[in-house]
Amino acid sequence: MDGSPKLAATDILSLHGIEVVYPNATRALHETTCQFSDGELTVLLGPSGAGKSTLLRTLNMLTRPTAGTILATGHGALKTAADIRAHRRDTAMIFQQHQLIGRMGALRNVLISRLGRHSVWSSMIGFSMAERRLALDALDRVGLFDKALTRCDSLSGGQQQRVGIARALTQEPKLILADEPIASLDPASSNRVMTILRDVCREDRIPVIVSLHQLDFAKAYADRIIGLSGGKIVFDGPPETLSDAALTRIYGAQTDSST
Ligand SMILES: Nc1ncnc2c1ncn2[C@@H]1O[C@H](COP(=O)(O)OP(=O)(O)OP(=O)(O)O)[C@@H](O)[C@H]1O
Repeated sequence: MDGSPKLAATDILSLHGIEVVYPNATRALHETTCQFSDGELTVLLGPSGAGKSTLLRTLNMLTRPTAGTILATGHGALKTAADIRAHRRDTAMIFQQHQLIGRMGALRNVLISRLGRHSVWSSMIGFSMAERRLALDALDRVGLFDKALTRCDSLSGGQQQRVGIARALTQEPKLILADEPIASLDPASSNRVMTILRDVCREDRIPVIVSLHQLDFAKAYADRIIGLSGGKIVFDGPPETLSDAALTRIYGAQTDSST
């Protein structure tokens, strides 16, 4: 038997000894080993600069690790450009600022997620009926079927984030990453977005990994919390085991629930 890391049957993604050192010599992620499984909503929690975005972006290789191995289901160790491309096609990303095209309607924005599955030739022909139906179903799922033809710049922040989720779903992903998806939303919209993400995770059996600043939302929605501090995982467990001592490891001495 060789000693190279293997993906367990229940894991979608597995990190082994991953490190990230940026070109300016900032060590943003120290040697990190962790796994992500089906149907689990994981929240990455930590103060500013802890390494949440770096870890999240490493999961789809938007940031390339400087050491270690990432194994992804169906694609093995992500060593070749083709494997990385295939893994990215299977990984949907939801951003804080939505990254929507404001002058385009919600449906068209959602359909953009299908482009990764088109050849140059087929993208000139346009989207199939099946793809349009998939996009409309996704808009329906996030409660925005009736806004399909509305320009995104006339939707509220919460509605725009839900279009972002519909776009992610239309990609038919095996993994969803969300980088501070509720950072600029009011509490009601934040709850709606987190509820949708949790439902997708459970119903579609997709791992959803979300970076958050809000401890109360993390406790309310996460199945698992990964606490980061100084580029290291200092807590990894279900929210009910997040003790005061663990919070001190994550945030240092001054912790309050709005951190
Ligand atoms: N492109 C980059 N080049 C150099 N250093 C970077 C880069 N991106 C992030 N860093 C540094 O890496 C460390 C981790 O940053 P990261 O953005 O991952 O933290 P974070 O926990 O997501 O922070 P925030 O909550 O403020 O978004 C910080 O010291 C940051 O300054």
